[in-house]
Amino acid sequence: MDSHSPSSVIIVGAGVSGISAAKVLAENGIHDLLILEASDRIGGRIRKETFGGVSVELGAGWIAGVGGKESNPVWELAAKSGLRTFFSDYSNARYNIYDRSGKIFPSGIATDSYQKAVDSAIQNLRNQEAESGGDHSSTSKVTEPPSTPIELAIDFILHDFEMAEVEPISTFTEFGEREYLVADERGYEYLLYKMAEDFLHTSEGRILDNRLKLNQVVRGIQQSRSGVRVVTEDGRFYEANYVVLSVSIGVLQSDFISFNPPLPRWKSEAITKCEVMVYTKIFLQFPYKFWPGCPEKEFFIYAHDRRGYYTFWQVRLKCFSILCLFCFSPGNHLLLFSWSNKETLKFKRFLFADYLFEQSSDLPLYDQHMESAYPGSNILVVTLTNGESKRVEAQPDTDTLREAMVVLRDMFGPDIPDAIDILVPRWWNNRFQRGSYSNYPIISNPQVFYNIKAPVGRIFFTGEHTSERFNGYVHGAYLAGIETSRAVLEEMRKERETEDGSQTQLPEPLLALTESLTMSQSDMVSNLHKCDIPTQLYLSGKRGITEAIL
Ligand SMILES: Cc1cc2nc3c(=O)[nH]c(=O)nc-3n(C[C@H](O)[C@H](O)[C@H](O)COP(=O)(O)OP(=O)(O)OC[C@H]3O[C@@H](n4cnc5c(N)ncnc54)[C@H](O)[C@@H]3O)c2cc1C
Repeated sequence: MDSHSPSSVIIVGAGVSGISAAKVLAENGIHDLLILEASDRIGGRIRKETFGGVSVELGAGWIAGVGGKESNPVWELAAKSGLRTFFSDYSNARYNIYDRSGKIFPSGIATDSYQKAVDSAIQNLRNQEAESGGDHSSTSKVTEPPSTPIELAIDFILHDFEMAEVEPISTFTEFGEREYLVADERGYEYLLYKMAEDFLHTSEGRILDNRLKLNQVVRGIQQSRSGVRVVTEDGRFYEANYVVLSVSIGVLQSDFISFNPPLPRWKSEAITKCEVMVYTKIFLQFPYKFWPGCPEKEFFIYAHDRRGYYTFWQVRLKCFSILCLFCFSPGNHLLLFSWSNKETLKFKRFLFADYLFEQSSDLPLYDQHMESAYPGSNILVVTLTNGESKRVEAQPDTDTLREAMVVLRDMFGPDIPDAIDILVPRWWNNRFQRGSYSNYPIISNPQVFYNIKAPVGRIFFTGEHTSERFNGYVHGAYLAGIETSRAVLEEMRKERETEDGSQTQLPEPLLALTESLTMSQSDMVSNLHKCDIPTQLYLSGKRGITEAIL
């Protein structure tokens, strides 16, 4: 085993939460930190690739929540970094729904199917609410599942592109209603490099600081009363006083990292309860454009008898200006439920029916400023989710290409050209991701969230899934990193105080004790808001890890 001198804090993961956590620590005088990143790059779920001659964002694409009273910190970073962004203007969005023979559904049928899906979603929510309140009788009604291809397509868009969020939706109430697409050749990830520049040595856009260690796959975290030892796949180990663990909820669920002592039951059970969404944008490049394109149509829907089967298609001709209408659930809010009055559920913000099922082609679909965003790249994007994402990830790209071409020929006829290239991101099969983002059930016990976020001894948890108000978003991850670092700094301060008054040495808090940890609901909520992490969860000890558990 190779070893390194101990650090104050090790941050596992160099996504946005890991980098923001490290930055706050450095700004507060913690310079002996170490960032261990499994992959060969920083950014995590913010990731660009060059495809068809342009930069495409495989992960996060939008800055959501802009233009409100409070400023979105990620928007501020983007402005400071000069990141190229475009306003996503949904005001004139239109698109068609095709059946398998290429016919466009009349708007009346589509609207009826939409209404049915909305009614059923509302009823399901009412049922869930009634059940969670212990009422199994009065409001509970069985809803009819979608059955026809068009119903399945709309149901897919309703539920898989959007997870219903409970109002108030913090991102939009706190930061504003607008969303901006990042369309910068340097990628969204450029923001992370700009952040890193503030505390790591960089040169010509590259991080040259040995406190960032790439290709360091963490497989074990061992802690004792006095420190933490982090063991990597290549047999190295690193020691520190604290660990900030920023890996995704999917990685935590996969048991890829072992803990010694094992995580207490309250923690591991909570981790299993958070759902993980898989969301896959597949990019296809063609020799020329054959689809109805800008400005008439920027996206189209395919209704198949298999739910979610290559349903949602987007044109990436000049930009993604409107595709985000359905693209990403936390950031796009076509179907957000208003929940403020428990008697009345209504869809908020976007009236689906106003946008959908439009057969006319005389309205501009995108901001004219976007014309110059990219030269015509003849790229189509089809979005798959969950089961379909996993299926496609497991097969060779040539099979996916073949399936996609059959679907496109169903819609546009046999004479369209073959795609010349395909890019299939694999968020699920990537052992450092295991999914795209966390999805807390609309009605869930807040204790689950609290337990996912709470530290265990010297191990602090961060990442988008630990952001109470903004989970699933880039700004959620960014703010979580800051909040977690502050909690670590506070713990360090307490530890210093304890060392100074060593007579009042704290007894070692028992990890086992945390097994039975429960808090009252009111304590829990106030702790969530204040980020006041309960002190009994901490181990106090001296710097160094002489007592590390091996
Ligand atoms: C397809 C897709 C679309 C999205 N669209 C949007 C959007 O439009 N707008 C928006 O705001 N958000 C969007 N998101 C969500 C956003 O990308 C995430 O919320 C955010 O980037 C998560 O950051 P993080 O730091 O919490 O986690 P991550 O970015 O996952 O960072 C964790 C890091 O830990 C590393 N790691 C994992 N395991 C180990 C290990 N064992 N050892 C060492 N390192 C490890 C990983 O490699 C990774 O770099 C999208 C996500 C996806 C996947």
